[in-house]
Amino acid sequence: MAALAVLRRSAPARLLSGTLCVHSRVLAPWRQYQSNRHFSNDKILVEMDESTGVAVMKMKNPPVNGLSLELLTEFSISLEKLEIDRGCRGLILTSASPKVFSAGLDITEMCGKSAEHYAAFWKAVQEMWLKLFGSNMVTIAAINGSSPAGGCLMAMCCDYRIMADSPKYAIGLNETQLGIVAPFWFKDTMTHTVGSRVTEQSLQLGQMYPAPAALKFGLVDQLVPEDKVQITAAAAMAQWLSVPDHARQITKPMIRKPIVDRLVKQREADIDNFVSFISKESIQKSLQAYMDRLKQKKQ
Ligand SMILES: CCCCCCCCC/C=C/C(=O)SCCNC(=O)CCNC(=O)[C@H](O)C(C)(C)COP(=O)(O)OP(=O)(O)OC[C@H]1O[C@@H](n2cnc3c(N)ncnc32)[C@H](O)[C@@H]1OP(=O)(O)O
Repeated sequence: MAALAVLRRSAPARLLSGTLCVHSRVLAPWRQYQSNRHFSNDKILVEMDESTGVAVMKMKNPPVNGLSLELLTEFSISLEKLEIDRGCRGLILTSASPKVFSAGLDITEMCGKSAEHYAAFWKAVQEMWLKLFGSNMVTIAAINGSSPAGGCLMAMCCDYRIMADSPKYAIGLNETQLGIVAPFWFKDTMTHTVGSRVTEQSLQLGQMYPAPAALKFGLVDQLVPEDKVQITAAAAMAQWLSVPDHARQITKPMIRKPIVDRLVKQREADIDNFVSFISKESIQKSLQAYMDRLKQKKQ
């Protein structure tokens, strides 16, 4: 993977750009007004602070940040932009919607659609994972609400997880509860985060963990009051960024590259497997029944 293979943020390059930045601030005060850059698509909002080299990326797909094909595509494009931006060293991933980080994959993308649609959707899910799990940047998840399934996957892809301290908010890979199965790379990501035993049990039961329980076994790293999630993420980021980039960037893929390579080697087969699984009538019925239950919950 390009992001893992190339160490683009070498220390000398960073030092150089830092120096230029300082000089330009002294020589040209107008540049201060440019120290925060924004770019946004329909579903993704990015705020880049050039003085710290940290980008905050907010998912904004109300009401629950379902990971639709559109959101996933915008996510991967935005992440790629940041990845090649030499001024960007860290990414904080969070939600623009209160109470939900992400409800995971948008189930409507997996119901009643064509095989071509399922293949395009799954490719976009893979792409999101490859880019985020394999990112060269420091990645921190600021989990400001519930985070089931694909939402949990995104959080686990990050280097560090800070979650709002409330038993109302839960996180986990609950796929089996929907009658579907977390693919091997979801499983690999969870094993990487919390180890085999917890993963085995969690995946079979499709277990969702309230924030305090998730902290106990390391599914998240830190709990803070809801209104402190962002500021704590910024403080944690400063600590991670105090390590020289080149050393951290050589260390990260030592652990992650073999996991990334497993999917890269069998990407097409994984898409075929998803399409044939999700197209089964019994699976479609399970998903439909789950959506009906979600809607009934309100009545
Ligand atoms: C072999 C291997 C091969 C491969 C096999 C296949 C592998 C697939 C891997 C799948 C990974 C996944 O991520 S599957 C996705 C799993 N996700 C989930 O189970 C999350 C379900 N959602 C929730 O639990 C809750 O909505 C939660 C997120 C906590 C927020 O609760 P709230 O009370 O705030 O909101 P709700 O009232 O429930 O929801 C608001 C509206 O959003 C809808 N909604 C909620 N979640 C949704 C979702 N994920 N997709 C679409 N729509 C969703 C609801 O139906 C409501 O619609 P209206 O009534 O119309 O307003």
